[in-house]
Amino acid sequence: MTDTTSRDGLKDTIACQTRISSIIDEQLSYAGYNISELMDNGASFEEVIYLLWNLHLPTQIELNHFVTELRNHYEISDAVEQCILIQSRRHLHPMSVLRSTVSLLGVYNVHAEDTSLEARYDQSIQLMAKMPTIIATFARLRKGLTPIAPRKDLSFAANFLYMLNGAEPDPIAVEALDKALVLHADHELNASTFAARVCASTLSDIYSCVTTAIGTLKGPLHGGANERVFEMLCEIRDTNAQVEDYLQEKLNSAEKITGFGHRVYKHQDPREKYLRDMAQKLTEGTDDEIFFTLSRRIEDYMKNTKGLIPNVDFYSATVYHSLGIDSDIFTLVFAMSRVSGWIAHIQEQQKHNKLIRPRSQYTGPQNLEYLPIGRR
Ligand SMILES: CC(=O)SCCNC(=O)CCNC(=O)[C@H](O)C(C)(C)COP(=O)(O)OP(=O)(O)OC[C@H]1O[C@@H](n2cnc3c(N)ncnc32)[C@H](O)[C@@H]1OP(=O)(O)O
Ligand SMILES: O=C([O-])CC(=O)C(=O)O
Repeated sequence: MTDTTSRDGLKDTIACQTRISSIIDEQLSYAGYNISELMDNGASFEEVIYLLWNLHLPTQIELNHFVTELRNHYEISDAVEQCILIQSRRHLHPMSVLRSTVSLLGVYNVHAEDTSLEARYDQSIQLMAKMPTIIATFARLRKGLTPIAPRKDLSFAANFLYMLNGAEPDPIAVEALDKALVLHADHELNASTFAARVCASTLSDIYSCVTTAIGTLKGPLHGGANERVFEMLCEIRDTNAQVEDYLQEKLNSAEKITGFGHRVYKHQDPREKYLRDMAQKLTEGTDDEIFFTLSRRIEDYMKNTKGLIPNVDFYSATVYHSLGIDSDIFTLVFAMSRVSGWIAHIQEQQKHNKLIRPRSQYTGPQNLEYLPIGRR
């Protein structure tokens, strides 16, 4: 047996082979396309989903067909909407609502247990297409607002903003969200994707795998960090704290500063510069500019004192806020993008499957004597 326990948290351990995405020399690529190549040439989120699922970019005909398929599945059933309504009245974190509702999609899909290739593709399209509708429906219902039906004439990003706000989306906001979705779509073997692959390796169904992944993304050390970043920005703004004093106090008490540090990137997260630029453009001259200004100061301090870099969750918080998204919905928007990567990984895992079942090193006592209950 190879002992990897010295490498805490499976750090630097290769746990699977993939053709979906890679991080090589701190450069992120999707199926061989560097993220900057996709971003700088304006690849749409729909093209990126297609790329992750097919490992090649679509032709115009393929993209048109794919986009139509997605749009045909934007709607959720009345039964699912009812379940969201019930959950919106309870004090649940929105990620818990998303997790349970995705699970419910499986309950209401009569073909959920069908593992044929066609059924799996249909399940994938349905899951992908319905995530924004679930999120926007929940976000409105919990405020006592009527859900807005999706519009098939709108892109994935535009339709989400439309369903969320009930107004024709601003093209600048649509472009920003589309880019943020592209940047979050996949990321090699991050914790939620690994969790999805472990579940997939038991040959479980796609709803179970995605539910597993959502539960894993929710944690504050992973996707849940973006919400905490915004809480920190608000706390600094509202208490008029000096950024440097605020951070140093936390660091002195060995607290982690959310939005900083990364298991793989040590010099720069290649997605961060795009999100930083977006945050700057979206907030310039608005009341939200303070969040960008504070973020820059936090970034400088963390780099200079700890050598820590902002991760994808740091500037995305300001981007999402300036798009009118509530902070406890940020991680759901992350999930709405990452589900494209999860699905690609689930399919890849099951295509070349081997049960993922590592070993643990037992560190407790052995050969203990069983004492009858009265003698313990
Ligand atoms: C989409 C994503 O999942 S991106 C990550 C989102 N998560 C966060 O932003 C939460 C804050 N960050 C962290 O907790 C960590 O950086 C993680 C979990 C992301 C990565 O953790 P690891 O790879 O285990 O890094 P590790 O903990 O070994 O860090 C190395 C050193 O940097 C320190 N460090 C790492 N991140 C931070 C941070 N955010 N604030 C303060 N110190 C930090 C650690 O304390 C450690 O210091 P030490 O060597 O003196 O003990
Ligand atoms: O890869 C990771 O560990 C976390 C991350 O940045 C992501 O999931 O996008």
